[in-house]
Amino acid sequence: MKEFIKQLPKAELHLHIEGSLEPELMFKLAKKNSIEIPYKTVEEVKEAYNFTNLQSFLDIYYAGAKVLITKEDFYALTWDYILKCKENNIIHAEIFFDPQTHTQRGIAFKTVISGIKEALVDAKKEFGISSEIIMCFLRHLSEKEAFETLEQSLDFKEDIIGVGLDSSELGNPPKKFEKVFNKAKEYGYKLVAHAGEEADVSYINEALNLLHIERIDHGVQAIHSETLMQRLKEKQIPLTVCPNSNIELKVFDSYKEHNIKKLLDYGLNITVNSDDPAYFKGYLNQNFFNLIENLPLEKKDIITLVKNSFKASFLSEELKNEYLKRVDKVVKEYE
Ligand SMILES: Nc1ncnc2[nH]cnc12
Ligand SMILES: [Zn+2]
Repeated sequence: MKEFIKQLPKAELHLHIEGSLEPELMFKLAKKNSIEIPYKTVEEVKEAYNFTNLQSFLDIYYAGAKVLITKEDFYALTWDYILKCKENNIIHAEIFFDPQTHTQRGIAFKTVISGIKEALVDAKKEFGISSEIIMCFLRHLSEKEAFETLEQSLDFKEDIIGVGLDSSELGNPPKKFEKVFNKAKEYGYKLVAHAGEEADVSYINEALNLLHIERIDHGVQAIHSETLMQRLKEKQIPLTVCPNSNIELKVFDSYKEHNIKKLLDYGLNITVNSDDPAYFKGYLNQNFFNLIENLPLEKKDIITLVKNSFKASFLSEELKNEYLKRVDKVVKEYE
């Protein structure tokens, strides 16, 4: 099954580019940019990646992002992820970035987006990997700051397909950003949001009812509401589930207790994603491997999850069909 997973072409829809910053690149950029980091060795960094919840991760993740200064740094970060896409057979990626993590430190929006975009253009040229960029608002910051970020993004609108919402979920409900998301919709952005990662189903309901999102990032807490589960099933609203992340951030105690198989069996539109792979012990294939080693997922489930990744993407119907045919071709080879 592992070989089958490796060979299947996949899309990744929930990946924070800042979360793909490997310790090696962190050290290299820290040295180049004369930024102090609180670690002496790569081993020390890895030891620090021992999280108790989302916030304990975010504190370290934002500290790590401080080494990113120039356009070339953002290019290098993104290019390293593209090389992982190649390794993991990811042929389409919809990538999150957090502009405020950088603009708050005095790095220009343009520096960030142009470094990321150039790497993605090269990824298409060199490897045929397609991609989209989604900009996330940091929900621990104010509505006003989100509005400012939304306005800044307009100069780069042709490079940004949508907006999302991430960072500290508890205490920062979706309704805080209702007006921002309504404005983003007016501007023509697609809408997604992290909801129901740590917080309860009310956050998912709010994200759907007030923010009008098209895709839910995480959403694993939906299982606690039969009404919501019915709605997600009927409307086939996609959930971008991140198994490694959920285990590392103690959303579930172990892979055996992860609810992804239950969500899938209920008929929800579930996808598998890596979230912040440099911090959560592995890229996309490793997420699938951890699942099959611990849950009774069958080959047909893997095929469904992988096909969902394309169906739930923001690709055109034509491209979705083209990519799905590529999946079917590999499936046939393994029959
Ligand atoms: N899993 C996650 N949840 C919320 N914000 C994030 N930013 C990066 N990863 C995140
Ligand atoms: Zn995330």
